[in-house]
Amino acid sequence: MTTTTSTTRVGTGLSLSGVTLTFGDGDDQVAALDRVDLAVSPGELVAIVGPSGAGKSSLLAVAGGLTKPTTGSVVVDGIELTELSSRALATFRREHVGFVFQSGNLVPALTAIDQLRLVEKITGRRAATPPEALLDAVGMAAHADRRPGRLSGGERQRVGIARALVASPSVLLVDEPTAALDRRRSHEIVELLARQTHEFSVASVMVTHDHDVLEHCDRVLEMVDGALRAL
Ligand SMILES: Nc1ncnc2c1ncn2[C@@H]1O[C@H](COP(=O)(O)OP(=O)(O)OP(=O)(O)O)[C@@H](O)[C@H]1O
Repeated sequence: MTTTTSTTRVGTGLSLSGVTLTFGDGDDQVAALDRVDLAVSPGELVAIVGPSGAGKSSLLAVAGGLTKPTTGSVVVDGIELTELSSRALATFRREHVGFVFQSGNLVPALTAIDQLRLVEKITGRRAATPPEALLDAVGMAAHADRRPGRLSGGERQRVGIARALVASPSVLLVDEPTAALDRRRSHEIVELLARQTHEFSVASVMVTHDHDVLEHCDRVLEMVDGALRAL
């Protein structure tokens, strides 16, 4: 039997200062991120828009400790990510960061509820809000026993959001959550993200091309050539 402990974390949000991410060298050098400063408070949903290649995915990767910036500081819950080893970063991500990807990225063989229970098993931690309650919160309680193949795109995305919240993350990083959805479902998903962000006091950053859903976000920033500015 796996021993699990239940914890509720009070996060202090996400802060990036002077973050630069450079790929290549010499004439081929690309600054994917150019002196980015960004502070996201617990309970705040920030949207990042901008053209293709502007650096939006790079920003999420650096904010979530998946990629080390070339220069600058990334702090989550008072922890400076740039000083952590790869191993410590992996643990940090499991405990502090929730990721939501375009298609939900669910495990095909698992039912909706088991997608969430798997996270508890991996982290060895019981969710502060039980998986059943999280599925209910995203309107998926009735489909708890369905596998992804029998869910619509919007439903998969809902399960993906619930799963990202299992570990009580301080930071939620969301990449194009509405890319595969029609207009109505897109609004529902981003409204849901905003609600969960506020309810669970998560510092959330969502990258999107969908200007239609920005009304649900607390703040909108634009990324152009690796630099962030208010829209
Ligand atoms: N591993 C890499 N090696 C070299 N260049 C890279 C790498 N990853 C990203 N880049 C470059 O960094 C810049 C920013 O890329 P990024 O994927 O962050 O943009 P994006 O805004 O997310 O784009 P999209 O909206 O198309 O997903 C681009 O010029 C891209 O070509």
